[in-house]
Amino acid sequence: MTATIPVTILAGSLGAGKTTLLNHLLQNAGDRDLAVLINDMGEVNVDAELVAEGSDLDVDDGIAELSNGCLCCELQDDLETAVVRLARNREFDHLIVESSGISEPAPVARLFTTTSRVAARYEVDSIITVLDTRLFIDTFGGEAVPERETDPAAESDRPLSDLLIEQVEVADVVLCNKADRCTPAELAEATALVEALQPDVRTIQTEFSAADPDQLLGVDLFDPAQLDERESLDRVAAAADDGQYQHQDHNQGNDHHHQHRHPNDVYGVDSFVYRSRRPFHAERFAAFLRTLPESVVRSKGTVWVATTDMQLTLSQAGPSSRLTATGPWIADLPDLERDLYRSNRPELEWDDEVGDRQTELVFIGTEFDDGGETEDTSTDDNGCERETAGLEQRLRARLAECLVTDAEWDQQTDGQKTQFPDEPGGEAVFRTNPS
Ligand SMILES: Nc1nc2c(ncn2[C@@H]2O[C@H](COP(=O)(O)OP(=O)(O)OP(=O)(O)O)[C@@H](O)[C@H]2O)c(=O)[nH]1
Repeated sequence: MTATIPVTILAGSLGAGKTTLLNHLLQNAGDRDLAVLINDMGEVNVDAELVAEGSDLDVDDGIAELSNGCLCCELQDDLETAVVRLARNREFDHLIVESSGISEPAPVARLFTTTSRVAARYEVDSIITVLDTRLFIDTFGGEAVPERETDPAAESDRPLSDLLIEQVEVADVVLCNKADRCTPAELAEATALVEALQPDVRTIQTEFSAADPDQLLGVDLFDPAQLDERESLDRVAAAADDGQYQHQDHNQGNDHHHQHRHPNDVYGVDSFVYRSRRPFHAERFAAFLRTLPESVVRSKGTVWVATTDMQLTLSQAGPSSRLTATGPWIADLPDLERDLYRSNRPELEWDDEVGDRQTELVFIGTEFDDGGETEDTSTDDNGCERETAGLEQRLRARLAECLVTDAEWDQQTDGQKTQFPDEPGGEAVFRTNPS
């Protein structure tokens, strides 16, 4: 009989520090041979690309990516195929699954305990929840035990704060991350609140998810019986709540009658991708970042700013937007180097005019489509004003205003000093101004 491969499931709110933890574990793996599976919420899997850039692994060779869907719902068949393929392509001794920031971890763990082809090869080692401790304290500070606003069985309109509670309750380990953004008293309070929700949990305080891998991997803390117990409690609550417990799982044929709701429906979370082959004006884009509405919970991806020849990566979580310069655009390299790079990477998207320079950002948030409740107007192609609904349109319009105009594009702005980083590895952080 072949030994099973341990699986660590990473959970945690949007932008809590899961990818940061994944990178930290990959860089400090020691003798462990790790493989990773990354589920991102948007249509573009930003996390998989960033992890591939920062490690020896490649997408499809050590990294499997599942985008634009919920790992525990529609991507279930893909998960099965992906983990089986991972094991075929490469030998490894531990699998780490990063679930998207709006996943409930329990159904993801359930896939590894019930889906026959997967369960035969894998065994869950632990569920690790990465906490944005700042956000956790801002949400629950001052309470004895964090309380949900809605019933776990509610079908929709649940606040994301309820998901925070669920992600802690099923965790075997909680990283109280972003410790640098809390006082020692707040950290102590957060730890106590976590333990009030999940008394058996192991808590570790971290900055930039820098925990000792020995405390996280190969710990054998997951107890499937606890998961069963929780699920049966939820079912009882659901039945009491008039029996309307949402869509049936697609995993028919399994003994386990798994019931599950799509988290993005339940929590009203949506995403869209913004792309442009024209650069942003530095000051207008900086102003955009400083005035992001609160309902944009998370945004990330690649940014092209006119004043620098550096490719920038944006990672915004709540009020903080971090921009990192990853290196020059390939289009800015000397001819020989550029051609060599391109011939080695035939998959690199290339535009005849601007090469690889582009902005590609995923925005994740609530109230993206407010169903027309917001009075707003825009001008259509015929120059007529029309009503538009939702935050997505407004954000798209504001981003379009940040793009350089034709006249600005013709001006030589390279090397002009702005707040954006212009050296490889350089960083800048922008914070939203409460208005
Ligand atoms: N100040 C501070 N920032 C942090 C810390 N850990 C992570 N970050 C930053 O928070 C942002 C989000 O981190 P990620 O690791 O991408 O978060 P994530 O949980 O993978 O995000 P999603 O996959 O989108 O849910 C990045 O800009 C990180 O650099 C920390 O301990 N302190």
